[in-house]
Amino acid sequence: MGSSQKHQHNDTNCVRVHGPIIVGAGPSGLATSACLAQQGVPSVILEKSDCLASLWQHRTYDRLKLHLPKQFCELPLLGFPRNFPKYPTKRQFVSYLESYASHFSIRPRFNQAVRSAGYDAVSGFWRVETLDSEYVSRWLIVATGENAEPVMPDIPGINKFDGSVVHTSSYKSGFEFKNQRVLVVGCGNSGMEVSLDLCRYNAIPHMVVRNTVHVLPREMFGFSTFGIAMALAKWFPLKLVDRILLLAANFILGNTDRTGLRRPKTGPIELKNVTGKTPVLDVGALSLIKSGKIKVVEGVKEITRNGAKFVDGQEKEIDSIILATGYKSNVPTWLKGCEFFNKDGMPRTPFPNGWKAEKGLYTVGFTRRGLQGTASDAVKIAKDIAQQWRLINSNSCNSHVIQLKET
Ligand SMILES: Cc1cc2nc3c(=O)[nH]c(=O)nc-3n(C[C@H](O)[C@H](O)[C@H](O)COP(=O)(O)OP(=O)(O)OC[C@H]3O[C@@H](n4cnc5c(N)ncnc54)[C@H](O)[C@@H]3O)c2cc1C
Ligand SMILES: NC(=O)C1=CN([C@@H]2O[C@H](COP(=O)(O)OP(=O)(O)OC[C@H]3O[C@@H](n4cnc5c(N)ncnc54)[C@H](OP(=O)(O)O)[C@@H]3O)[C@@H](O)[C@H]2O)C=CC1
Ligand SMILES: O=C(O)C(=O)Cc1c[nH]c2ccccc12
Repeated sequence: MGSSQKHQHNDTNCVRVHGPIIVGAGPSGLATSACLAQQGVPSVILEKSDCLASLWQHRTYDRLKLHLPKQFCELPLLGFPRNFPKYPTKRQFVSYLESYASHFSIRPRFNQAVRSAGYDAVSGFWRVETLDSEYVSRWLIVATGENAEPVMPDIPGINKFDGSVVHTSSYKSGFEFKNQRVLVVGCGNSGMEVSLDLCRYNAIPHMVVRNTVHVLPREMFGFSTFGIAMALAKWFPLKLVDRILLLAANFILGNTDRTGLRRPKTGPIELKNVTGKTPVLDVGALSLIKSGKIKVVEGVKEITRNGAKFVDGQEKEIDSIILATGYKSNVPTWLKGCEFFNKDGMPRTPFPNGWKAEKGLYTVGFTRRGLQGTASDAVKIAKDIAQQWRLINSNSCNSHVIQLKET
């Protein structure tokens, strides 16, 4: 979709895009393109991978399900099919995204990794470069996500380790780890769910918990914990919401401190909003921790050829390491000369105002509020650009013939 004009410059295609350029064909890029289309604005999506939602298709494990109920994970304008379960599987989620794209006739340009993008003050346009093309537009929408690259921590000695070391983004199932002692570094949702999956293949996970962590049941008294939190937050201050959640969580799960999972001082929802740290929504790992099948270990001091030394002085032999150490944005690697993003590639302006930068630059999906944040950004961006689009197209009939600077 999207209208564009092509020129050839040496080996580089020069493409003038009428409408915004969107970088990334994940849920955020698709949602924004759909909302723009609904307002009559064409767009071009550049995607580095060979498919849409590559995070979900290529970089998540087989058993993954959404852990928020489906009504909190829908994109704008088109909901999930009625027959989907409350917590759709990743395959169902991907099939939803595929039908979403086809419903709005969204055809991303695949294998177009954006290597650099910058604002050209002379022409007033954004120039976006991929390996073989340069795309030019008045608007640039960053939709590359908070999970663009794996965080690979520099653990002393890890290069000496004889066994395999993988990040959760390349973990598919415990099948390859049958009967192994596995060190799982990290205890966020990925660390917990991978440890759970490993147990199902008779592996012995040792999960590193170096810090505090909030574990909440996915559901309380038949209602999703996230839904309860959202409902309470409409009426009460966050601190009170957190106190209610923790009271119920302690009642349902017991005191998690005893299992080595100490809770942070700040409550789960406040912590998520302030730091972005997601509470663990338990889907079964906690009971395996209690029964000793998942072993909780202290921070790692050093990795040896065949094991790990921990900060409490213990030492353990291990066969493989899985890094469940989270993800980071990649915006600083390709977006040049832009103060709007901090060094971690996140907007400096906090939610709910981080969607709009300056000079036609927008961001979608950097709210640390999952797919709900994506939906909220996408709607606002489309409205904002559509207003400008109508103005430009009603004011001047020659808006499409702006001279591009020769490169
Ligand atoms: C395991 C896991 C489970 C999750 N589960 C949930 C959940 O249940 N509910 C929820 O609300 N959220 C969940 N999230 C949060 C997740 O961030 C969102 O679900 C969603 O994927 C965000 O969409 P996005 O489009 O912003 O980013 P992504 O899905 O990461 O999409 C970004 C796209 O940009 C592309 N890209 C990156 N860099 C470039 C570049 N330089 N040039 C071109 N293209 C590029 C990528 O290939 C990718 O296709 C989960 C995250 C993870 C990791
Ligand atoms: N079913 C679902 O819907 C799932 C959703 N997700 C989502 O995906 C996103 C990413 O989750 P996840 O991959 O778990 O990442 P997170 O960033 O949430 O967690 C990373 C974990 O790694 C730890 N860590 C980082 N570096 C080190 C280190 N050097 N040594 C020891 N521990 C370290 C962190 O500890 P510390 O706190 O001390 O820094 C933290 O426990 C989240 O939003 C999550 O909710 C993930 C899996 C499943
Ligand atoms: O960001 C994520 O990974 C999510 O799963 C979605 C999410 C957004 N806000 C939350 C608060 C508590 C638990 C999960 C989420």
